[in-house]
Amino acid sequence: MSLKRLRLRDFRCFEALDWSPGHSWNLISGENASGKTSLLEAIFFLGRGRSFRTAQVDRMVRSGADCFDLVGDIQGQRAHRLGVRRGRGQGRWRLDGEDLRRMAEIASLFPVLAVDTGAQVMIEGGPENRRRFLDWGLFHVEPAFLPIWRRYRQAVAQRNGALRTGVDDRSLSSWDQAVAESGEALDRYRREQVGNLAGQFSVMASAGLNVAEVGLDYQPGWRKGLSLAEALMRNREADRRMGHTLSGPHRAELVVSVEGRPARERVSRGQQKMLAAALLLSGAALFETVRDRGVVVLLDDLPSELDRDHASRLGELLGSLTGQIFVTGIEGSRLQAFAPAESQLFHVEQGRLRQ
Ligand SMILES: Nc1ncnc2c1ncn2[C@@H]1O[C@H](COP(=O)(O)OP(=O)(O)OP(=O)(O)O)[C@@H](O)[C@H]1O
Repeated sequence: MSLKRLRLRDFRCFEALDWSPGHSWNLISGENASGKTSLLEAIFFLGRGRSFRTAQVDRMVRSGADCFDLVGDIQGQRAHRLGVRRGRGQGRWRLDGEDLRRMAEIASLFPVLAVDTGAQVMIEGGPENRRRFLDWGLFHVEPAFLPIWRRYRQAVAQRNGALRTGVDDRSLSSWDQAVAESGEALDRYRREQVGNLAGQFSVMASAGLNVAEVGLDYQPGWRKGLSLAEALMRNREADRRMGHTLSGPHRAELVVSVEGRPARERVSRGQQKMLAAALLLSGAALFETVRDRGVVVLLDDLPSELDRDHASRLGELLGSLTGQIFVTGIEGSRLQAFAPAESQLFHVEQGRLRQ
């Protein structure tokens, strides 16, 4: 899987750009505010339909313009042209010349992972970051996962609505059943995913941090020893008081530990970044094993925040993957020291790119 050509119009500081990156490592150097992160953001947006740094689409539209256009030529088992126009009142996705309705179709064509400057939220941030990561992996490796995830989300929303209108216990039971059935199925997928990730994560994280014991543990989001149906039944009164469902996979947690203690209590900021990168890259490695193709990995300004030793360890972890890689940094020489010799080097200056 690789991005062969990327065209941008009115995206952030780029008025127009036509870029053909290399199929393996791409190093993008440039001073502060030159547009490095914006390039990665554009690639991420094509794969995920959202940015990794803002929820507001308007912020990505170049000042003074009404909308932005992104067009990506991607090469997987087949070649595809993916296009999006977003902005004031505009929202249109195209795949090979046809209009597209569902983002899920695109996401499965162009899998992309970002290790951005805020990546340590994967370790120090709330559990929703880690749940989202688990679900991203499942979405790509397990075709039955997305319908179950949607069914569960809908069942919880409906049960929450019922709780707020004060329905009686009998009526609530039918919502309990819908939540429990889809929730237990979701839980089984997530446990299996954590089991599959754990080995690779432990190898990558131990190598990245040079520590012996790194663990990954899944807590399902309801009390141990109970089925989800039992937990929902027992918590009804609390749920009614709060007006929403307090048990279920939407409350699950993925605990990352180092030498037996939760990572966020145990490691430094730089180490948190390494752990976050190892977690994300273990997801990419699992994807490669199951789908037999690579993930596009975006690494924003990370080497500059790590010392030489940690940066070279991270380079080795990335080198174990087969997908296309984009790394940004201020100094080209530092990037080149971190990456293989055959990498392609690009330089950005005020919204312009040169090789
Ligand atoms: N909607 C927009 N319209 C025009 N310019 C924008 C828009 N959004 C951001 N910019 C500008 O684009 C420039 C590039 O920002 P970007 O974050 O990509 O830089 P960067 O090279 O990653 O910088 P750093 O090294 O400091 O992280 C900045 O000057 C920013 O102010």
